[in-house]
Amino acid sequence: MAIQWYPGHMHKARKEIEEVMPQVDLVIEVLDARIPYSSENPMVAQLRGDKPCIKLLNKSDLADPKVTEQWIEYLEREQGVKASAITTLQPAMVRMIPDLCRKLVPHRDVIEKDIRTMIMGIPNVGKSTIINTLAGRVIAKTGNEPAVTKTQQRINLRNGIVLSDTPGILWPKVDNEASSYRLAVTGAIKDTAMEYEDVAMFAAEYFLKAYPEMICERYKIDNLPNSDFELLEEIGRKRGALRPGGRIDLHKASELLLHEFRSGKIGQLSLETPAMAEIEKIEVERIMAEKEQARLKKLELSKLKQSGKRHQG
Ligand SMILES: Nc1nc2c(ncn2[C@@H]2O[C@H](COP(=O)(O)OP(=O)(O)OP(=O)(O)O)[C@@H](O)[C@H]2O)c(=O)[nH]1
Repeated sequence: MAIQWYPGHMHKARKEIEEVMPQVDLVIEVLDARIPYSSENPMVAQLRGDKPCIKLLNKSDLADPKVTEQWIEYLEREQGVKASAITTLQPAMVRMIPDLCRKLVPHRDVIEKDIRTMIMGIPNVGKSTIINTLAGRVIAKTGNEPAVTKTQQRINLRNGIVLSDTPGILWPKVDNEASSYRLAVTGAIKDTAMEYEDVAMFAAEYFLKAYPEMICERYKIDNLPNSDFELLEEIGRKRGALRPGGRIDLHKASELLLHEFRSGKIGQLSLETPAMAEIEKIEVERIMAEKEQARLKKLELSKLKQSGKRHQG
């Protein structure tokens, strides 16, 4: 069952993290390597202060390796964190995480105290799978549906690392429409939250632009379609997703594209680059500033009205 994030949930999650943060030496934020910007929660940067942080770009088996490299370089440069690409399909990669932690918090190692870490991330990025792999046993439930990690227990990994028992689930990005779409394309936002065909169109448009050859190869298309709609039609035709009367079943074609992307059948594709994120961040800031201006104006107007009434009275 997916969590619906309401302001109340966000406030509660924030408070819980604020409470445990003083007992944490190191923060691990798990991101989806295909969408490192859209799957990150800006609150992590606010709450961790100057505590060391590792950003794990998980599911790197599904992401474009070249773009993942760009992201690692960008995150380390811009955010002063340690960034690392992993995939839980290779447990040996996950078992390197304690070594990374020890490098970032050497003083705890010297005084032979456990390094206290908190693993955080939005739903479905792979937190539970990472925790279970580190612990060597099933502690957290995993699943394809977002939000199955309800609570984490305090977990002693017996290799000098202790995981905090705070629920590490954070809400997905809410301030950027493109991010919402990308989250839906990866499956981090439940399918029913948005129009399925719209989500597939968004993916189709990006794939046509960023990965035309891979798309044409997968769906055996000779001439590159001109639009997202045409691509979905072509996929429907090639895969026999037809309605009675021979019309293309767009819903089925959408399902095909999204499922095959999520399972890596099309190949290793990323949905955003650092350059795209930079542009979108500026746009988000502009919109936020506009909203703040409008709010202040409204406040001023209502104050003027109030004082007018008082004068009349
Ligand atoms: N391809 C691939 N799939 C992964 C990887 N890591 C996790 N998954 C899959 O992603 C899905 C979600 O993983 P979870 O570990 O349940 O994610 P979570 O972050 O704990 O999710 P919530 O409980 O919703 O917060 C599962 O189907 C996992 O098998 C990975 O590195 N590569």
